[in-house]
Amino acid sequence: QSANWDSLWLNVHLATMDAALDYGIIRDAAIAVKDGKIAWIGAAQDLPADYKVKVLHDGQGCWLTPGLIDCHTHMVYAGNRSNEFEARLNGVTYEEIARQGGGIVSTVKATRAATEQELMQASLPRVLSSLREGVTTLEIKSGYGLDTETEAKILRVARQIQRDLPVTVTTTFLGAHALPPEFAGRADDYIDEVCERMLPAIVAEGLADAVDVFCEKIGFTPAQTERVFQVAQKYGLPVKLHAEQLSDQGGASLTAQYQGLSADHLEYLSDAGIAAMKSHGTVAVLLPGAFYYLRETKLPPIAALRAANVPIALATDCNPGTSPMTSPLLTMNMACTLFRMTPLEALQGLTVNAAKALGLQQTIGSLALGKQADFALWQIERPADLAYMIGVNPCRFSVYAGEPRTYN
Ligand SMILES: O=C(O)CC[C@@H]1NC(=O)NC1=O
Ligand SMILES: [Fe+3]
Repeated sequence: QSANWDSLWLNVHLATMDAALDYGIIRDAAIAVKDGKIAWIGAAQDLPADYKVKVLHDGQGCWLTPGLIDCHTHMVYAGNRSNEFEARLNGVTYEEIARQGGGIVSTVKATRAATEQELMQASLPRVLSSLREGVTTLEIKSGYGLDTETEAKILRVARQIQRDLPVTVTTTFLGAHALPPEFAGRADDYIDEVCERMLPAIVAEGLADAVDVFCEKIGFTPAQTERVFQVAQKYGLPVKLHAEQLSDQGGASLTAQYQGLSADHLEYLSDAGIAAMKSHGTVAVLLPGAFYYLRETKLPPIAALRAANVPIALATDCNPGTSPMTSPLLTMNMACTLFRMTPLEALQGLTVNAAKALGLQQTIGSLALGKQADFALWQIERPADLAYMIGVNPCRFSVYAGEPRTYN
């Protein structure tokens, strides 16, 4: 029976990302879509002679990659902290800023005060700038509410973004992001609140797809982290972790022990942590934006991660305090310039490995038969251009579930 497709893209070069050691390049290619899924992929000359198709697209010699996946963002929040950025550069210390009510607490105050509509309005410009760079899947964390009502509000807005825009949004509950003022000095009591009231309420409303914790000296201890992981496990939610960002807390090992999807940041990751991640298939998510913005000097152990074959994903960590950036393209450039990753590794980091970090590798992350037809179309000469240029956005448009999308 002859092929009968909804749409067909011709005159494109593909970087399928469907090969471990290469971009999976198919030049002068064709890719067909049926019911939002990839129905045919290959060299145009190999197309079946008798196919039928409703819509034909001319890719005009552009490159087509899997839609980009930003697997670690705090994209939904109110307010901004440019005032602190300016104060720091005028010599005010972090401690002084914290004393004046700055830092995460100031974003929490603004987010608690915002309505859902205001939160959506504040987040849309960040989401749109991400989609304009070919992103088709976003992970969005809570963590700026630190009370049940506001944590739920953030995740409702994240769900609304998926309903309103051509993007898949996976949500992550990060109630254990920081200690709210009303629990100052009472971290264990706050973890009780997170485990006994917040997470159950979030689960009851179906607002979280995963659970995360900020495991750090200035965050929560491994013991407190494990308490949250145990409740996540009770509810059947996968875990991930802000781990080893500023010190080695053994967070990556703990995450691997709970079959965590990913451990993120990892500047201070140990060999034991790498071995644990390797044995449990936990993905390493590197966040060069935070490394750059904090002027961190300790590089994540990239050579050791490579040697252990731990998949390395990349993400923007878009947040108002330590990585106020939305650009996946700049993230790839930073991964190459700061972390000395290759352009191939950088693109794997925002496609196949980012899909793994979200547990979505069966449906997105590479161009392969049966996967969701999420593409990005680039006016470039070769895939390395995506990590090479800073400030140029070569994305012509993205395709979400088979439908071309542009953003005014
Ligand atoms: O400063 C902020 O608003 C968030 C900081 C951010 N959160 C986290 O867990 N690690 C970070 O760098
Ligand atoms: Fe983060």
